[in-house]
Amino acid sequence: MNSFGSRLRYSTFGESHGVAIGCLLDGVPAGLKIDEAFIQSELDRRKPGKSEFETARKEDDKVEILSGTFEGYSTGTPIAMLIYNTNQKSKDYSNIKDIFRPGHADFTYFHKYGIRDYRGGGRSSARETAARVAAGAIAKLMLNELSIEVKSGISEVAGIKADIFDYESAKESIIYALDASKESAQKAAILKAKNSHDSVGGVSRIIIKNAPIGLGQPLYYKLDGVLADAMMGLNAVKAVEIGDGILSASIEGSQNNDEIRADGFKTNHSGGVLGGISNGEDIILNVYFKPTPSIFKEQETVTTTNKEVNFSLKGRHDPCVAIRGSIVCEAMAALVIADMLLLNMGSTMSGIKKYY
Ligand SMILES: Cc1cc2nc3c(=O)[nH]c(=O)nc-3n(C[C@H](O)[C@H](O)[C@H](O)COP(=O)(O)O)c2cc1C
Ligand SMILES: C=C(O[C@@H]1CC(C(=O)O)=C[C@@H](OP(=O)(O)O)[C@H]1O)C(=O)O
Repeated sequence: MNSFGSRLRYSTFGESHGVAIGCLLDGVPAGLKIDEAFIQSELDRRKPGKSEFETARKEDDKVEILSGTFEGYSTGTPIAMLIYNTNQKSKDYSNIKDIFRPGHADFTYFHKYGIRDYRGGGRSSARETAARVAAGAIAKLMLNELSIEVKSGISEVAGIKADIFDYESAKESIIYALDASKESAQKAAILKAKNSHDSVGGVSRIIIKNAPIGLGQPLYYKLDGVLADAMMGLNAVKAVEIGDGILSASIEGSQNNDEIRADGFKTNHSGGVLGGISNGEDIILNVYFKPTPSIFKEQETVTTTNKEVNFSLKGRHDPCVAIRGSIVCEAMAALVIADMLLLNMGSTMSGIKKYY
């Protein structure tokens, strides 16, 4: 019934200071219970303006489902969702009308398209990620029925790493380190950067629990490759690790291999993926976000006519994009896993459940 067969596909539309943003999610199997309160709660986790660790722009991010559901269930047809922008302040950006912010997409977007949409980041603003979270929430509803969980937390801020990482203790926290002294140091690093008109980077750790063995193809649609692509496609993501990732390049095979016993793997250095295919262990990713490019310190740049200028930015910006970015990573992971389930296992919920 959907346009793509047994695949989950989505696209988004809208700009940061346009009327609205939204998504079209195609390929959701018929018969999935659509819990609108859950979808809204996911948007609420990501929405801006909730704390001093986030941009001051306040958006309610109330989501409206326009199509693809009937009497609380998916119909198998495309699901369109809409989120109105309500807190645009485009005039705040008039001082960057003719210049490019270092680190943002302004320079490349202008040189590629010849258009300077200076109202915030325009289409390049991570405002768009609200729509991804809406789509990801529906993917999570699919995964919930199969007891597959996707969770995330912030494992590192400004180079300060959490010693112990625990998702359960993370629920009430903004910085999800279990180690309280690290959490306060991480928060302090964000506020210090913010107060000195700067920004910091961070690392989000994503865990996918209870995925079956067999998701992903051995070569050209490798689960790790597809997950990495989904994460790298997000604003400000500069690196992705699967399992031990970068560390594995500097240790020995005997340290890196996950030995196998009759009851499963002894360790999980591989992060749940072997040969492009899920191995039944937790799938673990570290996603590295750069520091927010829009900072309020004076910087050097050029105008659209290539004149050198110094400028100081105004506006409302996240001091550490990893904090809210982490929720978007969860959504992307859920979309990838749901797509892989459909690709590998069928296009109806009852069909997929036969594999369990
Ligand atoms: C959740 C989230 C929030 C973000 N908030 C801001 C922000 O407030 N200001 C900003 O300049 N960049 C922000 N970014 C990052 C920019 O959108 C991103 O750096 C920019 O589009 C350039 O893309 P690139 O960093 O991938 O090259 C945010 C990113 C994410 C994921
Ligand atoms: C509005 C959101 O985040 C925005 C992400 C963003 C950017 O450049 O990525 C820049 C800021 O907004 P603007 O586009 O108005 O400059 C953030 O406030 C949101 O997440 O909903």
